[in-house]
Amino acid sequence: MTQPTSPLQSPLELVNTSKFFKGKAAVKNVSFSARKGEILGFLGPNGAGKSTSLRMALGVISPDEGEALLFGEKPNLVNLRRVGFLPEERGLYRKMTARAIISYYGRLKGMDRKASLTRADEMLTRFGLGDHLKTKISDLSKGMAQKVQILSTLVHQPDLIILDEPFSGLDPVNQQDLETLIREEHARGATVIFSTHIMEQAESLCDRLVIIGQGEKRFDGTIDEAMSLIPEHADISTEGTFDLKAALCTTRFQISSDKTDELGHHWRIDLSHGERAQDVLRAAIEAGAPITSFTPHRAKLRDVFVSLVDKEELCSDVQLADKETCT
Ligand SMILES: Nc1ncnc2c1ncn2[C@@H]1O[C@H](COP(=O)(O)OP(=O)(O)OP(=O)(O)O)[C@@H](O)[C@H]1O
Repeated sequence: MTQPTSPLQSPLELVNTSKFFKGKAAVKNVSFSARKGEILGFLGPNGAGKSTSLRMALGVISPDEGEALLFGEKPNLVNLRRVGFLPEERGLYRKMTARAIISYYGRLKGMDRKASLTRADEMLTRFGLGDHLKTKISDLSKGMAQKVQILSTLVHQPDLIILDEPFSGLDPVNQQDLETLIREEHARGATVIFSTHIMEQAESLCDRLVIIGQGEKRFDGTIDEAMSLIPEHADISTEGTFDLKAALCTTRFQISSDKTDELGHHWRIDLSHGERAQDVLRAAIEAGAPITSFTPHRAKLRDVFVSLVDKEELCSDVQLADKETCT
């Protein structure tokens, strides 16, 4: 079902979109686009406007301002066939069997019955539900039913996959299965966008992130760019009476704190944006420091997320060129 598109055409684009409910903005002037073939994480705290943004992107609701484009056009019956969407609200026909429901979704997206059933059986078997091809949804566990719903989203091998909170409700084994599934879809050439509160999944899966808070975009960039918003620090321990502070005084690195115990002298160096802990290590070695241990501390995505969404007055569109003004 993969259809040719211009390499430059974004599968999904929100342009200055806003949505108001009862006069209150759920999404405020948000713009972002997914690049063809990437895995894009869409992060934000509860109520930030993620589902509203995704619903606008798919034409489920209309933006009050701005526009949403799918493969360069407003959502329509043709381009929506190229999309697989897992909504946040789960729901399947409880009396249908797992294979029948996946096949049904496939046929809604233009597959013929035989092909959709074959694909349903393959997918269910591949993802651990081979013993439940003919089990009714009502007789599956909640997590199993969620897996069936995720597979229903993917049955027609869509060009664009949008998963709203796909990991919630899955146990760690099934989360791992879903990660594998997302990677396989990505390898097939699909563009994947998923929202999540689970930072580890975003960190391990995504090429890029869009983070929103209080309906506004707070960040749009790669994982590395996100990590660089919070500076690293390094801990170095030295033996004897070596004075690392004095040794580094001619370099750009400053000792932030130090202490001595029976194991030696321990130094902490806070780094500026863009400086890497490895560079401090190199400088310390060049200064002849008798190093007994070196520990680089890189920010976790969780720290970056909290720092971005916690700030009341954070600039609404963190451009990486001027990120220092936003941290
Ligand atoms: N149909 C609606 N009617 C009224 N308010 C709504 C509606 N849909 C969303 N909202 C409000 O819009 C805001 C954003 O909601 P949205 O569901 O987009 O957030 P979210 O980021 O997906 O949150 P969560 O992570 O909790 O699912 C919330 O304040 C919510 O109450």
